[in-house]
Amino acid sequence: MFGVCQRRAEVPKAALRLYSSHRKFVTDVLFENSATVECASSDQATTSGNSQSSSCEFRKRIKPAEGLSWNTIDKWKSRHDLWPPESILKKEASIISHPATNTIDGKAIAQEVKREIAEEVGRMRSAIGKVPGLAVVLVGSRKDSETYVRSKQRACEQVGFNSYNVSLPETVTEEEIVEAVLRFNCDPNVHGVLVQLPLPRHICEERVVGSVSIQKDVDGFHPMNVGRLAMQGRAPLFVSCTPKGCIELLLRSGVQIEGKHAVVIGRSNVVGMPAALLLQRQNATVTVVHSHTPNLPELTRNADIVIAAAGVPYMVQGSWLKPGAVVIDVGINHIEDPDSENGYRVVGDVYFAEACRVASQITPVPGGVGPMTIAMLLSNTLDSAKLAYGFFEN
Ligand SMILES: Nc1nc2c(c(=O)[nH]1)N[C@@H](CN(C=O)c1ccc(C(=O)N[C@@H](CCC(=O)O)C(=O)O)cc1)CN2
Repeated sequence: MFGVCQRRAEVPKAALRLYSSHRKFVTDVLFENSATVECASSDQATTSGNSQSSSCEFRKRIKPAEGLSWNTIDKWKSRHDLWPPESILKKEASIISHPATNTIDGKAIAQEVKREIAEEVGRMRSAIGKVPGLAVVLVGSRKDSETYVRSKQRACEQVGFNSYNVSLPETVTEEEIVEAVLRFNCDPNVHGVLVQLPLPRHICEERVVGSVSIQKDVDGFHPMNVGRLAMQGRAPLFVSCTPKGCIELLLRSGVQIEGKHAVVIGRSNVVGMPAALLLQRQNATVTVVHSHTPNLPELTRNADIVIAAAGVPYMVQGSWLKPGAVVIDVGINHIEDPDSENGYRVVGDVYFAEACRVASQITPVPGGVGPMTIAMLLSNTLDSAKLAYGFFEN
């Protein structure tokens, strides 16, 4: 049985006029959502009066932070008060003039986690002649998804897992994706099953995610696992990898969470909401802020720990932080950069160059939370295999 299917709401294919100094971001989001974006010339501007050129050159794509749907990003678009000044988007402004010594090195910590997993896999192989298996279903040919799936395959090889991959065309039906998932659900050599997100628009993500066996839901996206995470006295079998990675980064960096005030920016199902629940489980007092929250900088200034998962490039500036706060940046936004090979560079939701002067510890983008997402996926898959084989070390 599958739950009621709620399809992603789509931005209507309407002509939209956007007026703001940051309309590049806004228009790009809508462009991705297949809305027809009409760029207004300055003499047409009626709202902010901040309008720039009428050309559509700026229609470059800015992708949302990982785990965030276009819909979620869309909700932030009207918060003109939260967009960083245009100058911040310029490359020179993002280069820090001193080495940031307070960086939490997500790449190094992910390597450490993978080393530990590889050792456990070695012991499992010696003891029972079995290793964990991870199955990934990829739909369509999004370049970023293909890259992440390749990274998952590579990570499996590094730690000694078996990996199983199915690639389905963009035009596949929901039924065919579910069939692929069900086959892996039944395969005893597979301990983790995931469908790479996002899915094409015609596919109901809720139904596909709900078809993954709860015992193999190493992404932790199944409503049963999410529900258990939200309940006192219940434990999910798996917690989604990005928020789990945030907590692991804090713990492995010696950050005390218990008794601290944490602010989570964003309330998405896959990052903001589970991150807030995990912080509460670590006995932090948690405030969740979102696109409808007034006085956002005032609230973040009260936080000992800030987790930024809004999908708005450079939103969190130095002045938003309490001196000594710990900052975890979940944002993975691609912004245009003519100097780079592919025309884009990856930036977070935090304006690192400023924030690193105020924070006591801070994650960079890239090289912060991102690598931990895959490390936590391996960790969940190992846990699943241990459960399946009843393999527990003393
Ligand atoms: N089924 C899932 N789909 C998606 C998930 C997920 O956890 N499960 N998360 C993201 C994509 N993702 C893994 O799948 C992922 C994203 C980013 C990184 C990463 O290491 N990022 C680098 C920067 C990458 C870049 O240059 O673009 C970093 O932050 O250093 C790893 C995994 C959405 N889909």
